[in-house]
Amino acid sequence: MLTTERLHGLFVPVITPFFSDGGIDLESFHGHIAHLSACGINGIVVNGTTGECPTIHNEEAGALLHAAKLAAAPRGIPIIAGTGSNDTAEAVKKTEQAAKQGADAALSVVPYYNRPSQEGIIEHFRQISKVGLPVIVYDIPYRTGVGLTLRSAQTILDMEGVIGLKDSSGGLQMTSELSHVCPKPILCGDDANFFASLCNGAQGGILASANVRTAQFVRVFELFNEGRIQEAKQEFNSLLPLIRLLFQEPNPAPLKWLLAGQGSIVSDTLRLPMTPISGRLAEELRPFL
Ligand SMILES: O=C(O)C1=N[C@H](C(=O)O)C[C@H](O)C1
Repeated sequence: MLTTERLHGLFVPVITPFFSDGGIDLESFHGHIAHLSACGINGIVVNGTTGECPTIHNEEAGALLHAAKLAAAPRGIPIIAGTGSNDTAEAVKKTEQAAKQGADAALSVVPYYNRPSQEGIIEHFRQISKVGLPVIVYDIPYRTGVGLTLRSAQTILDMEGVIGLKDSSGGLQMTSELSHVCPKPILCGDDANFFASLCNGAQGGILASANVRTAQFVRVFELFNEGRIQEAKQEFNSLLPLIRLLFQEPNPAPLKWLLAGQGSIVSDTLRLPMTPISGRLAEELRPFL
């Protein structure tokens, strides 16, 4: 199981490859995770936003978790399962299933769409944290419609079963303030803010962009960790143009286009309502193949 001590460094929320008919391509998935694991990453998130969790069914989530565990096992890379829902009972059930299926931790998002109160969000995470699988809280208000206040984040981080927080709040304040007052790790979830987040106390990142150029993202973290700040900044700056393009159209379509183009996955198929990238973005991304 993942602990607060091991929750640092670079974590990759993996894409879920599909065949052109929409079925899951487990062979490409296995190969992609084996490649990521060899790049020195600290963990994998299966069935996160980047893994297109809204269109992945429960049985498929189990198969993906199993395949990820097999692919990452030779290097002992922990597997974190996305278990978010805007129905607390469903989020608890998904977390219980992930625990049974051997996940090392769960990444659970602030309930989306129904816009609960802060008390409701706190209670949501209290229930999930009781399952017994270490929980990473995921704050991403631009997707969920409601975000955590600093005070709620602190209350949730104080819960015994919660091991850290992924901050995609869009700024640096949450990471900066929480990392001063809370001993548990805060991880960056805003790819373009990765370097700035490290400077503000983040212990690492869960970054969709690191599905490509993985070793370079690992290097940014390692350089920073060794105190070679200027070199880390330079390395990160060289990734920024690509990061910007990857979020120019909805994630993970640009990532899948690149991975299919370089032969890492068979097809760049997405499940609706996600759609392939535009021809214009493809032209901008082509030099990065
Ligand atoms: O899947 C994830 O986890 C991430 N998703 C975010 C998003 O798609 O908005 C981006 C972040 O890199 C990680």
